[in-house]
Order: sequence, then structure tokens, then C-alpha cells
Amino acid sequence: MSYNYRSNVVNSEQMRRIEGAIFASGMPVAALMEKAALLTAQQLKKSYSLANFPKIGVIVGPGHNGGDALVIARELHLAGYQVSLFCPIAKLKDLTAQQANYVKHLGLIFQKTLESLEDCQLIIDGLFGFGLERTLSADIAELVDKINSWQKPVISIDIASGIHTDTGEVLGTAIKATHTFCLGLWKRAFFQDLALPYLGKVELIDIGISPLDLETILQDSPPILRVNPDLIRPYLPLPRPLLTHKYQQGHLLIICGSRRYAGGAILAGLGARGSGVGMLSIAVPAALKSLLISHLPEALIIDCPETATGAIAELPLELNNYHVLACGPGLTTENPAIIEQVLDSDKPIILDADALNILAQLGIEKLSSRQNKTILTPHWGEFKRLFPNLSGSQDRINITQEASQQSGAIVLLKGARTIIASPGGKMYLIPESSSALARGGSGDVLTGLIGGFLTQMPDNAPEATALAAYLHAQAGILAAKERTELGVDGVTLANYLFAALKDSIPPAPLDKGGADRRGDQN
Ligand SMILES: NC(=O)C1=CN([C@@H]2O[C@H](COP(=O)(O)OP(=O)(O)OC[C@H]3O[C@@H](n4cnc5c(N)ncnc54)[C@H](O)[C@@H]3O)[C@@H](O)[C@H]2O)[C@H](O)CC1
Ligand SMILES: [K+]
Repeated sequence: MSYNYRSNVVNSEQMRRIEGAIFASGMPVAALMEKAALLTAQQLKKSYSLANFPKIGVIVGPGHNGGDALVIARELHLAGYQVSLFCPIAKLKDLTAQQANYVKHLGLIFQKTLESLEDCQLIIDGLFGFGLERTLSADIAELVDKINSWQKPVISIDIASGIHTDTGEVLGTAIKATHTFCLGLWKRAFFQDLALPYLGKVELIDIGISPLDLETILQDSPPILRVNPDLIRPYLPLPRPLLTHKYQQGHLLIICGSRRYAGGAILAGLGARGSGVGMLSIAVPAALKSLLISHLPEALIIDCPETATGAIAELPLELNNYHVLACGPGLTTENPAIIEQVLDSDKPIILDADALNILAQLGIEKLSSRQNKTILTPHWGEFKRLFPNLSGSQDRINITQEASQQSGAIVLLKGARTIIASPGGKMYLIPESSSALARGGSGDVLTGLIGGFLTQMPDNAPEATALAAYLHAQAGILAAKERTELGVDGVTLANYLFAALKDSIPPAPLDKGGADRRGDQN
């Protein structure tokens, strides 16, 4: 995907090194703090008006996170807010102590007890940022729990205090922010499921870090990128060439379904439909043929011999005649031979659901002899079966990366924040989703969608996977907005894919593709 440095997601060590490079080149530490905090204060004033939030409490920590909080406190005071401060730690870093002196000079008061802040309408949490290095002590944890018990809006500066910046783990306890302003660059914790309940609404404060400083530090590590429309737009198979025909738009084969799980096959087909793939074939047990035709009249339905219980018994097909194979939804684990046949093909494959459960039985070493790309799309349960050695860790970014290295496959770990890792080390993180997608059938739609995009962009498999995951999440968000989180079944989700494509990845203003498409219609 095209390089957009604001999309980079960093760990605390990288952030510290980037900061170090900026300071070493002449930027004063206090100036960067001033810039970050002023920009944050501006955003705060926009979202939390003086009229509605006249009294604000600010919790000040010992490091530069506390320093940021003091600059913000100063600005809010100067803007007319009534600001109360509370600092539970006596020893402050020098710059933070200087900021504290100045706000005292302005007449702001450090309260003796946290309780003095209880009548504030809003709390700002500047206790710890990416410098948090150990579990909160009992007295600090007690303060954090007390703030949480107030059930007030809490704005965290950089990260909710108590959350580990990289793993997203809760170090004892953590502030339950309603809104977090992440400073400079996205940190890993913002994509770790564990941390999400503590971050609230998240917003990046762009403090104008130069690509120069960023590249110096990040050049040796493969990028970890937060997916956004600008990043994926160049990969969309749009506009279509004027003279294309259906086979040039790719031929996807989905191998799926059983008498027991017929719906998964339909949903995978509907997901593929959402990609606009040129040709779609679906191999199912013979008994499902007419059902599939009735739902997907555009697809070629291949009826396979079936076992006594209604699973596919064999695939009487030359698999290498297709551009991409997607396999798994609704399959059952009855017949590992099918998966062996799919693994033996020379084509890119996507394995999901029971295909993953069979692969877990066969062992991921089976993938090492593959000549072409493999994409694995496990949810947490499937992931644990595939990679039992990694399942002890809660750091989903790290273990997805590890799983990809171990298996040589692109691994997509599903979750509230879906994570995609490629064997080269490059990662894509999906920034938002909807809990409406926590529902049987959502994953089947995703498998078909990945298959459809990969068929159209086989040279960019990680990007095809990220594009599909992003669009799938956006469709869930859009559908939930209109129908509530209870109203997004798999068929509905698939029906929202086109609206999501139009809404969430609109053509860039000067996108020649957009202009061409309008021209074609006239
Ligand atoms: N990155 C940027 O562009 C900018 C970031 N800023 C802010 O600076 C903080 C990071 O500051 P730092 O001083 O390194 O760390 P913290 O403020 O997070 O706190 C470290 C401080 O706390 C002590 N400590 C660590 N863990 C504990 C604990 N469990 N209990 C008690 N004390 C603890 C540690 O010893 C340090 O003294 C970043 O998040 C941003 O908010 C800059 O302002 C400018 C731009
Ligand atoms: K904080």
C-alpha cells in the first residue's frame, strides 16, 4: 500500500527514539510538549465547551505526560474554565516541575485530596503516558479506581493511564477513559483488543513529526500500518479497464458447505459477490446445489459427491484452473483429504473455519511445501488450535506477527481490531469495527470477500486481505448505524458492502478513475 507516514503504528521504544531524534536535531523538549499540549487543548475546547464543562479536574503524573496535562490545564484556565489540579506523586521530572510552578504562579491550585475534584464535570488524565513501566502501586491504583467510580467523562492524554503502550495490558488497574488523544503517532495499544474498553473514543493529535525523523528510526523495521481509505484506495480494482472481460477479472473457486452448515456457503458466496470478482465458482455437496443457485444465480455451482453425513466427499476438479481458492465455511472437519488437495494446488489459497481446524490437525508445517500464497483467517479459538505455542500471550499484534513468521502464511486474526501480518513482517491494523459483527456468519462473508479481491489483485495479497477486512468492518459499522447492532445478520452485512465501498473509500478529489467512470456513464 502507498506510504503514508501518519499511518505508522509504533511501540513505545520507537516513539522514544523518534522523540530522541527530534530533540537531538535541535527541537527543544519544552517546545514539543507545548505543541502537543496546545493542539490537544484546542481539540478539547472544541469537544467540551466551557458552557457544558465549566469545571475541570486535571490529574498530573510525574513525567512528561503530567507536563502535557499542566500545559493543557494552563490553556483551559486562560480560556475561562475553572481548573483544579491533583498530583499524587511528589517527585516530578524537571520540565514537569517547571510547568507546575508556572500554573501555580497563575493561581491554579494543587488540591490535597482527589475528592476535591469530585464536583468537576470532566477529568483529564495526565498520570502516565508511554513511560509507564510497571504495575501501578496500591495507592495509585486506589486513586484510579476512585476516578473510574465517578462515572464522569475522562479524557486521557496520549493513553489511558495504567495501559501498557505496546501490549495493551492493564497494569494492575487503568483509567477508563471516555476519550483518548493519542499524541504524534498511533501506539500499538490502540489496536489491542485488551485495551479498547479503557480508551473510549480515540483521536490522533498530529504534532507534525517530519517523515525525515520517522524514516531514520523506522527504516529497518517492516511497517505496521493503520488502514485508512487513502492507504487502500490505490488497490481497489477500480476503475475497471474499458475492454476487460469476465475472466480477466479473475476466477475464484470457493470450496464450502455441508448439509449441516449450508448457510456458510451462501454467505461466503455473497461476500465474493461484494468484491465484484469476474467469475465465481462454488463447490458444494450435491444436495446443496439448487439452494446455492437460488441465492447466487451469477455463480457456477459445482455439485460434489458427498459423504453419508452430507459433507464434500471429493473434489472432482482441476484446482489449478482457478486463479484463487477459498476454502472452509461450513465444510465440517469430516474430510481432511479435501484440505490436502487444496494445499497441494499451485494457486493462492484462503483457509477459514473448518479448513483451519483441519489444518490444525495436520500441522502448520504442511504449509511449508506450498508454492503459492496462503492466507489464514482464524478467530481466537481457531488461532489457539493452529498456534498453541503462541496462545499464552495477550499481545495480539505480536503473536499474529509470530504466527505469520512460523507458518509462512498471511495471518488475519479476527477481533474487535482485526490484525493482518504477512511473512515479510509488514502488518495492517483495522482501526475500527462494530460489535454487530460478533455474530455467526460474519466470518464467512469475509472469506468470500478476501477471495474475490485476491483474485483481482493476486500480486498484492496482504493488501487484498487488508482491503477486504477494512471494507467488511466498515459495512458492519454502516449497517449497525442504520439497523442497530442487533440488525446485522450475514446477508445484511454482505448487502452493505457496496454502500461501505462508496461511503468509506470515496474516490480522491482528483482521482482520474472517478473522472473516467463518470465519463463512461455519459
Ligand atoms: N511523543 C511525543 O511526541 C510527545 C510526548 N510527550 C509526552 O510525554 C509522555 C512520555 O513522557 P515520560 O516522561 O517519558 O513518561 P510518563 O509521563 O509516561 O511517565 C513516566 C514517569 O512515571 C514514572 N513511572 C512509570 N511507571 C510508574 C508506576 N507504575 N508508578 C509510579 N511511577 C511510574 C517513571 O519513573 C517516570 O518518572 C508521552 O506519553 C506524552 O504524553 C511530550 O510532552 C511531547 C511530545
Ligand atoms: K495518560
